[in-house]
Amino acid sequence: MVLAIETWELTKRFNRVTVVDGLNLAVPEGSVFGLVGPNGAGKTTTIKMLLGLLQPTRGSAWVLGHEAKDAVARHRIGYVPDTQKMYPWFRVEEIFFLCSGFYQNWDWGRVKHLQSKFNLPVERRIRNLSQGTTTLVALTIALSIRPRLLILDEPTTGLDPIKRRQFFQLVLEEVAGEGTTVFLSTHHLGDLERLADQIALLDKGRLVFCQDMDDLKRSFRRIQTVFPGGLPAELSRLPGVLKVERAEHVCSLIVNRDADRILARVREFNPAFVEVQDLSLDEIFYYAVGGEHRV
Ligand SMILES: Nc1ncnc2c1ncn2[C@@H]1O[C@H](COP(=O)(O)OP(=O)(O)OP(=O)(O)O)[C@@H](O)[C@H]1O
Repeated sequence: MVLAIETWELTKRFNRVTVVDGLNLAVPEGSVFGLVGPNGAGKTTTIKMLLGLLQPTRGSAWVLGHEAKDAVARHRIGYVPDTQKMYPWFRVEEIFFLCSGFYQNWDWGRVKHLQSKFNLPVERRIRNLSQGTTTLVALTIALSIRPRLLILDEPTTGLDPIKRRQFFQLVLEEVAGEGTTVFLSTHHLGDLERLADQIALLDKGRLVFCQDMDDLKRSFRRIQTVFPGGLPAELSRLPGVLKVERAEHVCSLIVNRDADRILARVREFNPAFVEVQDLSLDEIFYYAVGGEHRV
């Protein structure tokens, strides 16, 4: 398997505070990889190290076969940050012209296609654009270099739902048509659920899990039960039970592995009712980050 991104014990400290802590990631080429985590988890810091914009305190990152600190791979990486920094007095078409000089693979055909698709006002100045339109200008630039790797850091901030859908549709077309690898950090987990092949969850700089989306959704389950005499204490202590929630007479076991084994054990206690439910990515995120606090 060819990897677009590989990190070994990637670590960053700011003023003795560790914000990314021994991160090991392997992102297959041509995949859509989602990086999620609470505010301040270290996602942007990780992305900046992948781009060579920050040097790791320890460990290393390899991107498209080169160490991230080498500039070699950068002309094949499209990057859309969460906040756009463009010369505000430039017109959109001037920004495109400026960027075209920096990249060997700049594709004017692609620029034209995207500017009409997004309805970009090419003669307007950046300072007069809405936040969403500025983001679309950044995406147009990122795709017009024909990237092998597209790194998107919370890219849809400020986009309305239609533009957001268009944005991700385009990203998917990009992956399907060009084999581009997409590394996406977002708080919109519903979008990620539809798009990502793999998900990594960071919390306080540490990797909580890194899994295929399908495996992840198979391992996290809610087992709803009703026991007339209350939940047998043993069940809440089974390995794999992350959390127990109670609502009236219904007791839910949130499990993060071995759902079938736990379900079989539940049945041995003859519940009046038992049902297994899938969890959304939003719920998985919630329980994985806060799940250590059992109720
Ligand atoms: N240059 C810096 N100097 C000192 N601390 C920093 C610096 N950059 C980031 N941090 C700190 O590192 C931690 C991780 O920040 P980071 O921006 O990587 O988080 P994030 O997961 O992207 O958060 P969010 O979801 O809110 O964007 C935060 O506590 C932040 O304050």
